[in-house]
Amino acid sequence: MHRKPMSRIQYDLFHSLNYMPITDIDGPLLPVVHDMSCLTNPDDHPSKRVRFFEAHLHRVSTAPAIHTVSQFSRDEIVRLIGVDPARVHVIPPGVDHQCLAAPLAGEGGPGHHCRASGAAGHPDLGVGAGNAAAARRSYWPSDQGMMAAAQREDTMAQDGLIALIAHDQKKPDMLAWARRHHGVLQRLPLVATGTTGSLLKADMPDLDILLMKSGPLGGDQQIGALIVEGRIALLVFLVDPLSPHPHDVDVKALTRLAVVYDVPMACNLATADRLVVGL
Ligand SMILES: O=C(CO)COP(=O)(O)O
Repeated sequence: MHRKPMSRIQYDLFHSLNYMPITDIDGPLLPVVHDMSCLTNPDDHPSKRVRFFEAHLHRVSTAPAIHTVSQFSRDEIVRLIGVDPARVHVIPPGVDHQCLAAPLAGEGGPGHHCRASGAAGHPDLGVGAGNAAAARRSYWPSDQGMMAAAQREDTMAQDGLIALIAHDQKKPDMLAWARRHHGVLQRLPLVATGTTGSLLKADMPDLDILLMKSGPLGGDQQIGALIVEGRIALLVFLVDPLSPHPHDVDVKALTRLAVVYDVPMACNLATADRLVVGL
């Protein structure tokens, strides 16, 4: 049977199934994204799939609408890609009504998986968003990847500050980076050294930034102390390697603590762009 290549067909709307945004079609795309596990749990997938997913993410983020299958996935899509929640539509897949009727937590059996995809905050299931992490834990008791993701989220919920610091020559880069990832940053608690934070706040007043002292007056050390207390989820420190700094010892102390406490740390834009995807 002869089939016309998809790219040559004129579509009014292309409803792309199962993560597969066809890149060379004309017309609007409605991608279906079941979950974001390629980003949250890349180790659970073949690397080829992860690379494919990352390479096509921009087609998803720029689509006029996104179809997903559960409130949990919708929250992840909004959080990770930073799209307007109004563009992400939950259409649950077919679910056996017996699954919905069964008790929620702790048991396996036939309803186990189909309830799992909708359980996190789905109103029909009576599970509030606040219980989402606990619900996920009870649904995938043997899935270490999911457990780790749920634990990471719990930690983020407790505090999970994103620390932002830029040396003077790098402040324009920091502003450009924050504008680029504004959708993600506006949902997260931020902390910044004095001047970096003030500039960010002036440019994007909706950001929730805890301001420390200016770097040379001890701001780096204050952020170092937050690392020691386990309150920093990510450190973005855009370092200027070409200028001398009077407080160089503080800078070294801060980066050392990030290493000691295994805090994800980006010292340049390329790394910062990649790490923000995991937030
Ligand atoms: O000097 C800095 C980091 O070492 C940055 O501090 P400011 O954001 O206060 O300029």
